Amino acid sequence: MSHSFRAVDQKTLLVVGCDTGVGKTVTTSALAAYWQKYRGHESLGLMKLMQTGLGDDELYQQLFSHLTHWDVVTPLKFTAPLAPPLAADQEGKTIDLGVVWQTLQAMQKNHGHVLVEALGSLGSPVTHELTVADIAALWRLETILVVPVQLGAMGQAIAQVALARQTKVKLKGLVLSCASPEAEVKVEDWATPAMLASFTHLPVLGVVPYLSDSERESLPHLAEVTAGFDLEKLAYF
Ligand SMILES: Nc1ncnc2c1ncn2[C@@H]1O[C@H](COP(=O)(O)OP(=O)(O)OP(=O)(O)O)[C@@H](O)[C@H]1O
Ligand SMILES: C[C@H](N)[C@@H](CCCCCC(=O)O)NC(=O)O
Ligand SMILES: [Mg+2]
Repeated sequence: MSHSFRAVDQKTLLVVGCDTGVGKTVTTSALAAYWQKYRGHESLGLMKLMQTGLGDDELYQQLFSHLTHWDVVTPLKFTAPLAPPLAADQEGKTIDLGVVWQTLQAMQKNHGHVLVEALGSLGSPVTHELTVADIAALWRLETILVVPVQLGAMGQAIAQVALARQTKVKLKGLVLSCASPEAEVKVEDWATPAMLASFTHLPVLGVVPYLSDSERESLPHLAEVTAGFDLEKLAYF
């Protein structure tokens, strides 16, 4: 009798960005909303790696905490909206990565899929020794990079990808994010998909259009954003 052991098919996707404030939370919310709409029967672990200041965890709780079979967790939170080691220093604390790792492991154990939002950019310090890129590589997380549609975005993206390659981050693709109505019509000028793909050797998985405040808090709207994504390129989906 053949024993076919199904490999433990843990799928964790890390969402990073070219900078803070570029659309990581909007993109992560859209991916989570897509999951809820099209694969709602499957539970999801949704995690903000750690948070400084306010905003992300609060939005995730508002949007998803009613889904009782999901876990929506931010393991570490600090008050000052700064790089985590600085925010922790201000509170006389250190960054306990073990807590973050244990939360991620529990999520991977309890859910077939886990979605993690990082913070800042790939170069942002998570502790006094490690950056977001270091963590992504150490924990071997499949990662996507959110690129803001603005002049200069290509330089930022190419630099972030260079850091990812150097750190051996498993970068799977780029997501373009339009934080202003103007950005939507400037994608070809400011974040030229063909140029980004050729310089980074990564696929552009999709474009997050400009969303009004209410649309950014509407699960149906957010799910539709991801429906247009080229998700086949992500083993995750
Ligand atoms: N697609 C979008 N449509 C409209 N506004 C957007 C969009 N993406 C980003 N924004 C605006 O930019 C702000 C920052 O976006 P978001 O919170 O997703 O960035 P972030 O990369 O997660 O930031 P952080 O580093 O703080 O986690 C949003 O609060 C919103 O005002
Ligand atoms: C305050 C910001 N929103 C963000 C922290 C950004 C730190 C950036 C540090 C740097 O790269 O210089 N925190 C967070 O996403 O939880
Ligand atoms: Mg965010």
